[in-house]
Amino acid sequence: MYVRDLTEDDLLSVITPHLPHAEGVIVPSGDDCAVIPAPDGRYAVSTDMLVEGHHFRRDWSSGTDVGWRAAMQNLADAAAMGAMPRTVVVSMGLPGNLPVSWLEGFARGLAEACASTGCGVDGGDLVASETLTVSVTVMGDLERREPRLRSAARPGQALIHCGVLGRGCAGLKLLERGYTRETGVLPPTQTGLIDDFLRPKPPLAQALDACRENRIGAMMDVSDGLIRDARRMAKASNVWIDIRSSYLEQHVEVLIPVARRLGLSDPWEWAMKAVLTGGEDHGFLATLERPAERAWGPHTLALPEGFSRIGEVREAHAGGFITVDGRTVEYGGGWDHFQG
Ligand SMILES: Nc1ncnc2c1ncn2[C@@H]1O[C@H](COP(=O)(O)OP(=O)(O)O)[C@@H](O)[C@H]1O
Ligand SMILES: Cc1ncc(C[n+]2csc(CCOP(=O)(O)OP(=O)(O)O)c2C)c(N)n1
Ligand SMILES: [Mg+2]
Repeated sequence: MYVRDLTEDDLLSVITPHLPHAEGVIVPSGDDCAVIPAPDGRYAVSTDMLVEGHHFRRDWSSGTDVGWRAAMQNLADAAAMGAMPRTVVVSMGLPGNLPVSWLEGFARGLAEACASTGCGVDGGDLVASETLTVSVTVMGDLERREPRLRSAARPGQALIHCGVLGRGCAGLKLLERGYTRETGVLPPTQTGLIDDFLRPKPPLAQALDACRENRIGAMMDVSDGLIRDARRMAKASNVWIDIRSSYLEQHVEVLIPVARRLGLSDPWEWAMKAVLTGGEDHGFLATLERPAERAWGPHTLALPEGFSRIGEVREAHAGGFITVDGRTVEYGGGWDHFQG
């Protein structure tokens, strides 16, 4: 059965039984708006789209994968602000030849990802469209904390990160070369990379716990690649961010067997580049206040659970916002929808 065989109301009745509600929902989905309590008096709001062919391919991703990813990338934006995701609304443009089973899988993936943090799915919209498109908007509860801004990095703070780097990029490369999670050709360490690309797993709870500790300066989620996103933080904060490549080794090492499998001439260089510029990992980049006694060498700085140190924040100087080991990086790096 395909989308074109059902009415909009029929399609909604395929989706809605799977969806969780926000805690304390006042008016659930089904009326002109849902009404949700805002205990803090403020919401952190963010929206992101996924477009078939640009963000996912149906021969690579199941409906459940796309639902999961659509939710997770928004939940990560809320957590990156220090906000607990409370609810999302989901709009979809559906081609008539989309199997209804895909849509039901999508609803399950969405629900699974949201339920992992107790977030509801409390509304949305369905329209017919030539291109399969998904747009998710999240509302996050700041729980009386100050929002964690990109502009709050200060010289002297440590640059820290929680989550994976380069795994999504490596998974994408494997898919592009025709490998899948199922073929049985890849060892589990490498199918794990494909799985991380198809279903990103941002460490939401660790990011939120770090915000509760109150030592975080700036924070953002890394969706377009470490260098590109760190540059956004450096610009917003008017600081120089220096990334130390030796702190990234654990991320680089796991990618080297992939580079070998792909037959690349310099596996280390490719793996490091994937770590520095690969997008869609949805880890959290943050800066950490330096303790008063200045005891903050790599072994003495107490980091929030799950975070590791990857560099430092310095006073801005002309021309250089992002460096790796003190050197400017030649490539811009990172994902851009509008540049090849
Ligand atoms: N069409 C738009 N209208 C208004 N603001 C936008 C639009 N597109 C993006 N923005 C804003 O620009 C900023 C950067 O967007 P983006 O790079 O997509 O952020 P993220 O990586 O967190 O999703 C965000 O604050 C976003 O809300
Ligand atoms: C079919 C396919 N090709 C390429 C990619 C790689 N890709 C698409 S968007 C993107 C970056 C993140 O997406 P964006 O829409 O910029 O998210 P945002 O920064 O707004 O959160 C990457 C690495 C993909 N996910 N799927
Ligand atoms: Mg965006």
